[in-house]
Amino acid sequence: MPSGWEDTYGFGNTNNTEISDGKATEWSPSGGGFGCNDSGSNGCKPRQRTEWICTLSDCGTRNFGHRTECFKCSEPKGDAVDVASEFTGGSRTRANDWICTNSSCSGRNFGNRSECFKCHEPKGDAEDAPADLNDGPKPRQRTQWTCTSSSCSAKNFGNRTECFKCSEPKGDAVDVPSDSAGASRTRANDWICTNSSCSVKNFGSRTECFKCQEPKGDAEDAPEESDGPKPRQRTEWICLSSNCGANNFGNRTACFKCSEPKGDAVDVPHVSVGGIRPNDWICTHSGCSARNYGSRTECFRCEQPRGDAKDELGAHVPEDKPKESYIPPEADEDEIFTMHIAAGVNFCKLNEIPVTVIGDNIPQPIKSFADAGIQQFVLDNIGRSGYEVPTSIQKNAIPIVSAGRDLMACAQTGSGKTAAFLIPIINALLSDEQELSVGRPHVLIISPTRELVTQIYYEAKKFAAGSYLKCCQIYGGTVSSHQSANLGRGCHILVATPGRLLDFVDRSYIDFRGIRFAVLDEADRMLDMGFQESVEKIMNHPTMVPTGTRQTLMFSATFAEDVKTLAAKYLHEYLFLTIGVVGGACQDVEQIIYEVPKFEKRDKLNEILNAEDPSGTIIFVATKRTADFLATLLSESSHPTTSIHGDRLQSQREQSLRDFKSRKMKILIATSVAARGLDIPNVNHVINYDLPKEIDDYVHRIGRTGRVGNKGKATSFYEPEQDSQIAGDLIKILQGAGQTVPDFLTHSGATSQDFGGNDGVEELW
Ligand SMILES: Nc1ncnc2c1ncn2[C@@H]1O[C@H](COP(=O)(O)OP(=O)(O)OP(=O)(O)O)[C@@H](O)[C@H]1O
Repeated sequence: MPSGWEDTYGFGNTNNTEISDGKATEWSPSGGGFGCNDSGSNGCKPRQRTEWICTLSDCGTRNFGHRTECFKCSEPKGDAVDVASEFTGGSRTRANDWICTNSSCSGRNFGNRSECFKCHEPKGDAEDAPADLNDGPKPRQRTQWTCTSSSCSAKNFGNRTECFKCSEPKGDAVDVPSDSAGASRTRANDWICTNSSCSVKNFGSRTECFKCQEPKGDAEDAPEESDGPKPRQRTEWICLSSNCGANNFGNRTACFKCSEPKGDAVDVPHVSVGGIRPNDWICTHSGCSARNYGSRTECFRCEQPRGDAKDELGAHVPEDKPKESYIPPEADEDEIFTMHIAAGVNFCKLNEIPVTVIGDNIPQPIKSFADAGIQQFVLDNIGRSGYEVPTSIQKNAIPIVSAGRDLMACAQTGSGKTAAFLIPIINALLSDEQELSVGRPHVLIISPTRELVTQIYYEAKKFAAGSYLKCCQIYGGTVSSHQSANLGRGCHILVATPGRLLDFVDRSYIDFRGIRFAVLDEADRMLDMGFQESVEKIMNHPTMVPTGTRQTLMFSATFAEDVKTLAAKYLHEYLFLTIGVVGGACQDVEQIIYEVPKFEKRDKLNEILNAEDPSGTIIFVATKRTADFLATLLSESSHPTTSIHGDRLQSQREQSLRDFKSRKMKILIATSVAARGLDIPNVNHVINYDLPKEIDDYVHRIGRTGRVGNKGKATSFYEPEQDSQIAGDLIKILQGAGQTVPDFLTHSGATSQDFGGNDGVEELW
């Protein structure tokens, strides 16, 4: 027998089944036993028990008098009044009921509850509901305050110190009588977060935004009684590009969105939400691009260091920009042997390209690596690298270098020039062991970019693997003490960028007394403006072994005539080796040129990227700013994109290359810093969003695809106003590689006779 039931008559009742609705048959002490609630002809007695009505307005269920809580909704009986069982019911209010003051709840609660049974809002100062109130929430008779966070605005009890919903402190939000409709209110010192993607209202005492953690900075107070952020009292101008029309901050000189110059756009006073503070900077970490307040040293969102991110308004970061202490990770030996591009279908065709060698006593080319008198374990390393037969440049350059000759060599991009000088050098060092003194490398290889230094360094380690030869790399953007410590452990082969190298020479960490081989990779670039002075200093350094005693080797895919003349002074009785045409583009690269006006480039790019899987696409642009802009834009679309340019931290540059190589990022946006030498597998497509100014740059850029016999594709946007000076050279390059010359180029007024960027090509074609 259930508890609460009494078997007065000793029937041992088992039929007094659960009363599901408070009306079923039950035992009645006064009614003389069990009965039913049918008072009709069958003789059942009317209900004579006490009962109470659940006072929860949504429930109202009738309960036995002895129940302490409602059998249906579990609301405590509280002081619901017992009534005779013939009471026909009706919703009743208990004397101490209170109505939840959370306006989106308003549940009726029993008086002894301290928080709402429904939404857990504290009772606070909710007043008792009137005893005769049946349904509906009791009018609020308390004080309350409205959360001043504009994205919240919840009503709060007067005694709360912070918003029950968003935890924003009450601050000086004003208590108002509870019958207020509760509009959003502004506290006297509220400020609006100036991060334009946030813009929430913050209490005046906060030093950073409660929502996005952006520092208050110089955010202004929000106007009182205003719901939204304070109107901006700045001037601004509208981008005149019809495709854009973005609002720009008054002191911008170019549109933040499409880079269109401000031109004669007129400054107008403007009221808008959000906005750009004068010292804001945009995070350059790919995939983030959050706007940050100027005083931050790292991005509030992704926590990447600010690095050398420029001020959003175009002002440059002061000179004391943060530097990073970056030590590049070192790849292990197994990994090094995976770092190459597998030969493609047209590999054999590379051998059909005509070879020219100018000079005296030309050594015979080799037919195979085994022909070259190379030591077995170097041969093993060559095999382990996946090389079966030498490429044309290797067939010709290896015997020249092995014969002790100086060499200027020109062969198309991706034809294996690196191995063409490294293999004979390593073989020579191993064949004629000389004592190694610390800080006196035997081989110096200089290259224009940091990433290329690393690439050559690993190639050298690869062919020297298993030998006693030590390879080192030094380049900027990294911790120099780490590099000098490596040098201190001995160095046969040193690969370096000129700047860091000279720094080490100045500090007497290095001298050139031991140099047997000096190599300029991308030699025409090294002898061009920017590097020329440094190369001069290195080659003419008092400790440098003189021309004729050392061996000097220069390699590139392009050699302008004036560079050839300049180079000659560092060479001794050299041979000039050419595979194919000096400065010619790789024939395995399909070249497509579209005429695209400046403001249609973005649409054209989207069209191309959406037409097929863009995995393995490098997009070259003219400026670092465009690189950041495009990387941000594409990252926001469905294409994971990263970028590499000179304003990024070295760690970021290398990470972006790793991400691109591993396919974590499908697209790499790059300035010309990545135009030369980089050997990245599976680059399917190179897009020149902006054409370079020099045709040689074009040749190197498109040479990132279609390497070592693989097919590649290069698409370029030709912008008539900008690119007319390259048109003639472009026609020549297209013709030389058997590509279609588009009509607009032919009609641009340029002819292949205008080919001015590379006299050497003119001469040999
Ligand atoms: N004999 C060979 N057989 C197969 N693959 C080779 C051979 N020689 C070089 N390679 C591979 O070809 C790719 C291109 O070589 P490398 O980077 O030396 O070209 P490059 O001529 O220096 O190009 P760039 O002008 O762009 O600097 C590399 O992945 C390299 O490992």
